[in-house]
Amino acid sequence: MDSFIKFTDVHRNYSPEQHSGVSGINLEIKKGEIVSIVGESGSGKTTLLKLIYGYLVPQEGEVTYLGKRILGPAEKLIPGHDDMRMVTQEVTLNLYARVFDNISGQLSNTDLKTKKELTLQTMEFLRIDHLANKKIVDLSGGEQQRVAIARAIITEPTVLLLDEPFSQIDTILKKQLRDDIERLSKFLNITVIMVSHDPSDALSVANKLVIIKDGKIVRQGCPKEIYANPESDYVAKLLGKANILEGFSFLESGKIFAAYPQDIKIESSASGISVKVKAVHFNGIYNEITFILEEKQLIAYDFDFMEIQPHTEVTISFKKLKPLDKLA
Ligand SMILES: Nc1ncnc2c1ncn2[C@@H]1O[C@H](COP(=O)(O)OP(=O)(O)OP(=O)(O)O)[C@@H](O)[C@H]1O
Repeated sequence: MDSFIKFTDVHRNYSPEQHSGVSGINLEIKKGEIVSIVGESGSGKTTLLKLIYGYLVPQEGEVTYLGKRILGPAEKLIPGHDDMRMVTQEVTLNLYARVFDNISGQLSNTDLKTKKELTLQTMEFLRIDHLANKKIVDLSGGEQQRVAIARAIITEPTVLLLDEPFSQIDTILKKQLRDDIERLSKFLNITVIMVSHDPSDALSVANKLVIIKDGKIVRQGCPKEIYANPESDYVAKLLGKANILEGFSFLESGKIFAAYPQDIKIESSASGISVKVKAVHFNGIYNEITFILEEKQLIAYDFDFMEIQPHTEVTISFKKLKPLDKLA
C-alpha cells in the first residue's frame, strides 16, 4: 500500500551559496496522525509544510501523497494540493465581510441550501456559530484563527497544514485550539500537520513529533518517548528547557546529562549539593530559581514556593538525569 505522505531524500535550498531550506529529509506521515514539526527559528519548519502543500518543489528527491508526486506551483493553475488546505499566520480573510460569508464563500458549485447547511455545521463544529453575523474586523485574533480553520475544513480536505497556530493566542484559547485539533482528527479524520516553535504546544496535542535543526530532521517519533529520552542537548533544551550537565565534579568524566528544571529538587536538609542562588522569579505556578553550581548557571522550578532568597546557599539533588549521546 502507498504511504500517505512520504519524503524521500528531499533537498530544497533557497540559495546555493548559503545554508538555507532543508536537506536529506526522509519522513513518512500516516493518515489521521497529528504531526508537530518543531525546531528553532529558521530551522526549516515552514519549508517542510510548503513542500507538502506544493508551494515548493524539491531540487532533489521527492514528496508524494498517496504514492503520487506532489506538483509544484509551476505545474498547477492554482498552487497548493487540491486535497489539502494550509492556514498561515497572515490573515487571508475578507475583513469587512461577515464570518458566515467568509466561510460559505469557499464553496463554489454548491446550491444555496447545502451551502448554508455546511457552513452552519462547520461553524458549530468550531464553536463559532454565535459569531456568524459579525465582521472579521470585529473579532479577536483567536476568533479570526477559528474562522480561518473553518474556511479550510469546509472544503473537506484530507490534510490540514497549520503554520504556528498557537503563536498569537492566550492560554485559554490554546486549550480550545488543542481540543479543536483533536476533534478534527478524531471526527473528521483530517491529518493535521502543524509547525510550532513552542514545543509545549506540540507535546500536548501531537501524536508524532518531528524535530528539525539546520534543515535536517534530528529526531522523529512519539512525543512522550522523545521527551523522556531526548538523546541530544538540542532536543532536551528545545522540549524541556533542560540544563545540560557536563564536566561537573560529581559526574563521571566524559558523560553528558540533561536535567529538566522540574527534576532538580531543592532540599531543606543539609544533604545534597550546595549551590548559590542567583535569582528567584515568580511564574504563577512555580518559582524559577537560577543558581550557580561550579561556576555554571542552572535553572530549577520550585513548585512548593519555598522561602528561597537570592544570594543565599541551598542544597539540591537531581531526581532524574537523562544521559545524552551527543552535543549537537
Ligand atoms: N524565500 C526564501 N528565500 C531565501 N531564504 C529563505 C526563504 N524562505 C526561507 N528561507 C531561509 O530558509 C531557512 C528555513 O526557513 P523556514 O521559513 O523554513 O524556517 P522556520 O523554521 O519555519 O523559521 P521560523 O520559525 O522563523 O518561521 C531559513 O534560514 C530562512 O531564512
